[in-house]
Amino acid sequence: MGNHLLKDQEEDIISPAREVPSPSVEKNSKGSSLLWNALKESIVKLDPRKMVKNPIMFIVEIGFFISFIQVFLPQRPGGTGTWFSLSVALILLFTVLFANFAEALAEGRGKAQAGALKKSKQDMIANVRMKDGSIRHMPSDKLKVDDIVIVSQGEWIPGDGEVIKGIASVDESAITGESAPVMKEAGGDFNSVTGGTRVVSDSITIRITSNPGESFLDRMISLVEGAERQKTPNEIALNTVLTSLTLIFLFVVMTLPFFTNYLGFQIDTAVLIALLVCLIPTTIGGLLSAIGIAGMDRVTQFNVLAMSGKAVEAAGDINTIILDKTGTITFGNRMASDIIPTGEGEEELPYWAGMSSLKDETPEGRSVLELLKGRGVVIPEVTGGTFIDFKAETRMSGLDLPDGRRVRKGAVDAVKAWVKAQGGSIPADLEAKSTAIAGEGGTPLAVAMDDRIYGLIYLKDTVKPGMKERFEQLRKMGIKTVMCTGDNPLTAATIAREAGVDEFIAECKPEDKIEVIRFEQSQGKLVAMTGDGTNDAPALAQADVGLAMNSGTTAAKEAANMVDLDSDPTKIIEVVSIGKQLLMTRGALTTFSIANDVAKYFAIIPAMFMTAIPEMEALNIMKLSSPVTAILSALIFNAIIIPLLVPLAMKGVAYKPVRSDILLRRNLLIYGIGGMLAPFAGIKVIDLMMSLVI
Ligand SMILES: Nc1ncnc2c1ncn2[C@@H]1O[C@H](COP(=O)(O)OP(=O)(O)OP(=O)(O)O)[C@@H](O)[C@H]1O
Ligand SMILES: [K+]
Ligand SMILES: [Mg+2]
Repeated sequence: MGNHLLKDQEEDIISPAREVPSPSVEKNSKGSSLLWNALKESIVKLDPRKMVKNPIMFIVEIGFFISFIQVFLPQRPGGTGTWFSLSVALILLFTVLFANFAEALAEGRGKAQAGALKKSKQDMIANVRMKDGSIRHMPSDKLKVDDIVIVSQGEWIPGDGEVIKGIASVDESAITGESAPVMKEAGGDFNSVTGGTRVVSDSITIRITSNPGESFLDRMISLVEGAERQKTPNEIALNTVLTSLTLIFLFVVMTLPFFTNYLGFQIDTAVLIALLVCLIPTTIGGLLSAIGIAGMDRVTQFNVLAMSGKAVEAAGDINTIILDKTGTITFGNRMASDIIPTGEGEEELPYWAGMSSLKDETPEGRSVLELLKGRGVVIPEVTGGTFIDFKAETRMSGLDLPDGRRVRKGAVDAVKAWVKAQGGSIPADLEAKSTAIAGEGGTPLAVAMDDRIYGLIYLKDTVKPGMKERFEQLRKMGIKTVMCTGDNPLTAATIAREAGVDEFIAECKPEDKIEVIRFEQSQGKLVAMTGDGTNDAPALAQADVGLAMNSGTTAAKEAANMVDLDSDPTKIIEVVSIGKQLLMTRGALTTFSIANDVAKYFAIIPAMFMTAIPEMEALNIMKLSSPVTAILSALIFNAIIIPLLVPLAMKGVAYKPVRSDILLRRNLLIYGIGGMLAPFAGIKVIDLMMSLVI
């Protein structure tokens, strides 16, 4: 009976009608609800316990409270009066609301996305294989590390894991948004599966690798939701500077009454508050967190998951990028295109080439069998014996036959060393023939049986189109590219030249990549690298920005601080651009904000003193209509500049790949001078409008 219930649920869960939520948020239909939610959020965020985390805006909020209280206090004869205090209070309230709105809007997209992801996390029933071999149905949230589950066609994968048996195509669109199914198979770099994805054909046995609440989907949800968002070191540093500046202004403004009292006139509290708010960097204070959130969000929209804002910022400061050759710079579908005998190997080469690839499940291995099949070569099945998997460390693969004979194919130097170790000799024409292949950018694989080399397999690969232009862009940004490949130096050199990378390292073992990264870091450089294999994991962890492919192994994904859901290694280039744009946006708006405040000073200071010291009129260079309108205009401008800059904060400033010092100069010019001039125009216009009304 109970079992029956489970069965029903199970059918319900795997019904194909279930809508697959896509992580990419629909643009327009959700647009208005995003705005509406942000508006509501900006009021919720007024809670002083929340506001205190943003000291600049907290001071503005306190300013609001004090000036609001002023409204109900007896007014000083000849002072600015009740209406002025009320106006100041209202403008300050809006200033805070605008800042909250900016942050809420930036957070909104992630929240909507998290909502969509949560849908794909709903409870599933897992078919758990017990120790005695029986199958038990269990809710997915009870699964623990090392549980073994079986997932068949049409069923949802109940948790993160590694395929330990079978091969299946899996629809990962719930996570990646990409509808084409991907192959997952036991062994190798494509064995990791993610909970919440669906098996569309065949059946696989999975070993669960994450405990409840710690899955990739869980992490992804809390990331896009911003629950885990921590301020980055850069952001904290900037915040500290801005807060210090604010405290200095607070001190200056609070001591001002002592001087004016001495001079024999009084300034109203509301005026002092207005002055303070105009001077402190409210614009950047209001937009800072929105800029950070939006930067991470841009990365997410690009289908890259950044584990921290720090990773995105680090991407913006990268000096060196380590890329591998096969699959990153080249298409990576390295296909056997020819076999070339060496020495006396003519007759036997096809047979041994086939034998060495019989159980080689890599694309290279399969392509050798394809080539031979096309040429009518028949390779007999072998029972017994030991298959030698390809390993990046040995750079060989092959087969130990039941009769004791051993067949290998692999990188030419590796096979040469293997043959020599058995006392064999190297065919005289091997060198010239492998050099010829490498000179064309191909990869030569030598084929050997015991102590004899029979010839070469020509693996062809092509450089992806547009690589030269991409590397050229990186060079303009001042970023060095280093290609690390397991391939031989000549092939590496040819591909490096064709693709236009700055440097290359050939015959690179996985541990060499770490060395390269450490070396660059020891020179004070920030290094990015992409990878997907378990053997890339240490290097991904060592790099300042490690971008793992979603198709890659769990180890790689856990070591990296970014995961590309589309598994496109060249995306590191865009991630760098987004990081740079984030840093630039923050810099530009900080410059703008501070320049702005300096300009406001000229509007508000003369106005403050004009009533008491008529000679101050000379300083009223902006010819504002009255002291009251001057102060209020400055304050209104100070408030509305925040929402006006929200689009820029969210979208980021325009970015072109040029050297950072040139960019810096240009931005200082635009945002510094722009920031100085904007308030003059803005305040003048608001003052004119007010003088018409009042
Ligand atoms: N299936 C295979 N069997 C035998 N040898 C192989 C096989 N695949 C590759 N090799 C050899 O091992 C070398 C290293 O392979 P590996 O995949 O680690 O590096 P790579 O693909 O050449 O370079 P990259 O690091 O750029 O991906 C290859 O250059 C090739 O000579
Ligand atoms: K300000
Ligand atoms: Mg490789």
